[in-house]
Amino acid sequence: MITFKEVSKRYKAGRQWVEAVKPTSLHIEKGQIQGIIGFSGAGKSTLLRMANLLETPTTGEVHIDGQELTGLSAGELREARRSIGMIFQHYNLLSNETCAANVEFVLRAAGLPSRERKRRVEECLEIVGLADKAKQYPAQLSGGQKQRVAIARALANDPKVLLCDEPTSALDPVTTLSILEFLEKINREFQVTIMLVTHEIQVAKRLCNNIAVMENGQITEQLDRNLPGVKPVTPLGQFLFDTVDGSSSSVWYRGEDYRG
Ligand SMILES: Nc1ncnc2c1ncn2[C@@H]1O[C@H](COP(=O)(O)OP(=O)(O)OP(=O)(O)O)[C@@H](O)[C@H]1O
Repeated sequence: MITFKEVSKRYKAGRQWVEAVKPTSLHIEKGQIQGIIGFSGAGKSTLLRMANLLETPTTGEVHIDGQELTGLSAGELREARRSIGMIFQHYNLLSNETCAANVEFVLRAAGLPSRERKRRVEECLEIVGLADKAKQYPAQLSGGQKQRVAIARALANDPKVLLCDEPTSALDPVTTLSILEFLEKINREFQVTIMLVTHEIQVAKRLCNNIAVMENGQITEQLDRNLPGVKPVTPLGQFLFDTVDGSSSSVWYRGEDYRG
């Protein structure tokens, strides 16, 4: 569903070049929840933002559902982006618009007629349990509620893919759990493929089927919940398995002890 083929990103910072992402390949199957974890500056957000070309790769190709985004014209890319929702750490809602108007905004941009827009806004706010907040403004909501509005907005165009950039990093643990439950529900009920960047190991572990560890602009390790007996090699990969419940290998490696 999402394929990065040897993508890289270089930025000019003053006189120097920063290699935010070195040539990197990653394939995410339809219906997966793919986590990207790593320390600050590892290149996680840059890789994620290349999935919908918010960042244009310096080299390489990005394919979504068989379509090469990197080869599209501006108009074709706009169209393709409708099937790619995105949510951010700080929600990115329009503060002077109501929750309903925030969701309607993307439907208007997609050219949906008024009556259908209203129906879809109601549907999406219903999915995230905020139908009663339609007329409220973001400032009147809690952080978790704001993120749920952002999820409703990301779902409005019925996306195949949802990109999540640190979606719970500004939230307390209980609210985090509720947002993760919504993301799980969206993945399960609407078969939306999710790519999620986080530095919160518990979040990756709770939600993801696959986790890629990034360091220094490269994927150094890929861990798969369904592949038993694979021993994590990077310190971060090992940490992922050693934290949270103390005996967590079985959570990922069903019945197999990766320590051997
Ligand atoms: N627009 C930019 N111009 C210059 N350098 C950039 C730009 N965006 C990112 N970088 C650099 O690229 C590297 C990777 O950044 P990126 O934000 O992708 O990392 P990250 O793993 O998501 O980090 P964090 O968890 O702190 O958000 C960093 O060294 C960063 O400073």
